[in-house]
Amino acid sequence: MTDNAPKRRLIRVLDGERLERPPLWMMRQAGRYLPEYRETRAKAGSFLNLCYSPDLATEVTLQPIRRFGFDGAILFSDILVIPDALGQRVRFVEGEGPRLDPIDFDKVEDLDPEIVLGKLEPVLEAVSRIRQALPGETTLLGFCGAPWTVATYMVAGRGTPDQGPARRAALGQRKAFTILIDRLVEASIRYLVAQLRAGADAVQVFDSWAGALDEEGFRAFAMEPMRRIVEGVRQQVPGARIIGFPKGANAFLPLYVRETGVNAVGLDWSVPFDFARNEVQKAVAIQGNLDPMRLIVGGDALDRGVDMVLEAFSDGPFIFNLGHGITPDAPVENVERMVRRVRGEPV
Ligand SMILES: Cc1c2[nH]c(c1CCC(=O)O)Cc1[nH]c(c(CCC(=O)O)c1C)Cc1[nH]c(c(CCC(=O)O)c1C)Cc1[nH]c(c(C)c1CCC(=O)O)C2
Repeated sequence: MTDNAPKRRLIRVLDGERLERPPLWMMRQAGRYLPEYRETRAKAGSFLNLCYSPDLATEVTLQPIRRFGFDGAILFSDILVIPDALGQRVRFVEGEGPRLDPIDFDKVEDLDPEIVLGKLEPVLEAVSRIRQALPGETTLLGFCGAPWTVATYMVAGRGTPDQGPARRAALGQRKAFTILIDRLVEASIRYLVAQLRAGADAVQVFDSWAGALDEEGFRAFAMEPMRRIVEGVRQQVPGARIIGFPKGANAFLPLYVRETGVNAVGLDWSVPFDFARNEVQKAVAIQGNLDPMRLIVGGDALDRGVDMVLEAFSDGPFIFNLGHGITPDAPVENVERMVRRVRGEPV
């Protein structure tokens, strides 16, 4: 962007402005609910091959922008490329989700954050290609997983319903687990800085399982690592804009916002509107928080959901989004309906 180009809408909100019509994007906006994604995905072979092919990753990042003109494009990748780049091999099993090599807790000290950028070169190449291909007004968001959420997969070797294996390790093997989190903090800082230098305009850190921790755990393994990531990234990229998404953090949100220094916080749909407006939005921009189920059901349930979110947050800095990722079974027509309603266009 040249110096005299207008500031992008999403960036204005991250800087604390309130816009008449909120900027809009969706978590997991490039994905299986889109026929064009399924087509590119089939060509790629494995899911990680899609993530590591700059051409294909660029193509799927742009697909939802072409269709819906969202204000934000999110880099197409996955939070599990970090363990993969650290040498803990990751596979995605069709219909079952991710599988990781077992982790050896006696060797966590050997995990080397310095090697991740070598392996993630194709992702950084995708970032600069995407930035070049995007319309000037679209914000490019980079991302990574938060250390705690990435650790839940590294420890269990797969997704689990209650993050039991990681919670058990955090309490029972605290020393080794703390080293693992420290290594992930270092790797995340390097990776986010590299994305910002390659052309990302802002970054989001996904802590999808923050809500599984008790207060001590939340402070030690969700909040403090995020504070260090924000500080570490801004040391190298002064003024870097960073969005935190600590899903399930709920009543911890005001503390999280104060302690971490994020520019905005993503809210899931369990956060009450009044609480978020009074305790969170006075300090930082809010992003969220439509229940993705409303996109599946559509009709009146969707319209009411959109209206409630708009009504709740439009008086302050606000980015319209879902409370978590869109699911593969969401009809594209319902996304169109949501987009038109947020923009105040006739349905
Ligand atoms: C926990 C987590 C993961 N990945 C991610 C998270 C944090 C956010 C969240 O909680 O949703 C983040 C993620 N994953 C993906 C993106 C791409 C950008 C976007 O459009 O938002 C982002 C930001 C693509 C993806 N990541 C994955 C897919 C589907 C795989 C495919 O297309 O074959 C996509 C589009 C795979 C994935 N990746 C992960 C799982 C558990 C799975 C399997 C479950 C599933 O299939 O949905 C780990």
